[in-house]
Amino acid sequence: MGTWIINGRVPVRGQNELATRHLFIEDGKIAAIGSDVPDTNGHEVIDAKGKLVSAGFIDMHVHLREPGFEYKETIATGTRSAARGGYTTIACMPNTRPVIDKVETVKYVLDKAEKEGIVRVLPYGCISKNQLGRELTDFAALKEAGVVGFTDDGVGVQSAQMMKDAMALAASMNMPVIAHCEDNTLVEGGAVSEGEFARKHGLKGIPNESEAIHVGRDILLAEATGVHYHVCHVSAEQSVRLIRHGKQFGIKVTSEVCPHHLLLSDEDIPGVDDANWKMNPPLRTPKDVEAVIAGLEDGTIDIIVTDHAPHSEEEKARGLQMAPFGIVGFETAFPLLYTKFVRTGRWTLEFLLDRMTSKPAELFGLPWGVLEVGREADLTLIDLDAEKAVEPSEFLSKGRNTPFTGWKLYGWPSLTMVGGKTVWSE
Ligand SMILES: NC(=O)N[C@@H](CC(=O)O)C(=O)O
Ligand SMILES: [Zn+2]
Ligand SMILES: [Zn+2]
Repeated sequence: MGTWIINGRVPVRGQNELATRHLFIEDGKIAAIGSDVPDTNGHEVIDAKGKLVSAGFIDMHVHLREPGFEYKETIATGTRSAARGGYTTIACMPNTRPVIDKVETVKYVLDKAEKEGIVRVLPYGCISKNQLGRELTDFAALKEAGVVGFTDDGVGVQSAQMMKDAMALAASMNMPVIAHCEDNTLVEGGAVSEGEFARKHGLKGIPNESEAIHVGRDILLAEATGVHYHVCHVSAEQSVRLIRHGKQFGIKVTSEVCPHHLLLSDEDIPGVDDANWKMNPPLRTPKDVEAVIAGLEDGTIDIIVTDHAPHSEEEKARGLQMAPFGIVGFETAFPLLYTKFVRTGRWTLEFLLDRMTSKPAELFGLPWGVLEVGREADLTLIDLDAEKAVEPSEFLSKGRNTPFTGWKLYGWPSLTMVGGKTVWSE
C-alpha cells in the first residue's frame, strides 16, 4: 500500500504560479507526481485540498539543547517544533553540555535523534575542545562518527591561527567550517547593537565590526586554505559587503541569514525589560536590515536558517541586560517570510522555498530538499490562505521566547512527512 497526496499545489519552475498535482508515495519515496486524477483504490489518501506541497524545509542552524540543557529543549521537543514549522532536516549546533567535541557525544545525539526525534537530525562537531578555542578536536574521528561540519557556534574562534589550522584540516577531509563571527574584544558586555536603541537607553552597544572583522579575516583564511567556509547568522552590512567581495574572487564562502535579521531592527525593540528581542548577533539598524535583504536577493547570502535558540521563561525574564541571547524560530520562520516578502510581492514563492530547501541541500551536499520522483518523501503541506496570529503557548518547542507574538501571518504548515511517514499534522 502506498499513499496518495491528492489536490496539492506545487510551484512550477520559472513561473510564479502553482499547479495542481497528485503525489504518490511508496516505500518512503516519491513514486509519481501527476496532474491526472489518480485511481487511489487500495491506498491511503491525504487530501491536500489546495494546500502548497513543498519539499520539507532544511535548517542548517539550530540548537536542540540536548545533552545538558533539557529544561530549555530536548531532541524530542525540538524536532516536534521543527516538524510543526515544516522542517524535515535540521543541523544542530554543538554548544550543549557537554559540548559535541567527542565521538561519544556525537553518538549520543544521533542515538537520541533516532529514538526520540521525528525529523532528520544532523549534528555539527566542535572546532575546539570544550569550545575554548585552545585545542582542535579530533576532526577525523568526529567526521567518522557522523558530523556534517565543524563549528564553535555560540562563541567566535578568537585566534586566527586556530581558525587557519581548523580550516586546513577541514579542507583536507572535504568538510565545511561554519563560523559564529564575533570578536570578543569589541563586544564586552553589550546586549544590543550599537544604534538608536542603545543610545536612547544609554546601553553599551555591540558594534557591527565585531562580526565583520571575523568575516573578513576568515575569508582570507578560507582563500589560503581552500576550505568551504560558511558564515553563520549574517546581520551586519559590512559582513554582506565582505562576503560579496569574497565570492567575486572565487573564494568558497557561503552564508546564511535568519528571519529576525530580515524583519526586525534595533528600533523595533519595545524596551529594556523584554529579552525576547535579545539574540546574538543582535538586531541591527534598518540600514543593515536592508543590506541583508539585498544580500539574500543577489545571492551573497545563500540560505535562510532559524538559529532556533530556546531558553526557559525564567531565563528570559531577566531583562535585556541579564538574559541569555537567543530566540526560537522553527514555528514562525516560513509564515513570517511568506507573509512579509512573498505576499507583499517582493519575492516569488519559488525564491523563498529554494532558500529553505534546495539551496541548503546543495551547499552541504544533502540528498533532500527537492520534490521530485525518486527522492525520499520529505515534504510539508502549507495553508497559504488562512490568517492566524503567532501564539507561543501553542508552540511544540519548550521555548516561548519570540519577539513575534501576535503577528498575524499566512502560510502555516498543516502536515509534515519524513521518508513517507507523517510525523506531524495539525
Ligand atoms: N543565537 C543566539 O542568540 N544564541 C545561541 C548561540 C548562537 O547561535 O550564537 C544559543 O545557543 O542560545
Ligand atoms: Zn552563533
Ligand atoms: Zn546558533
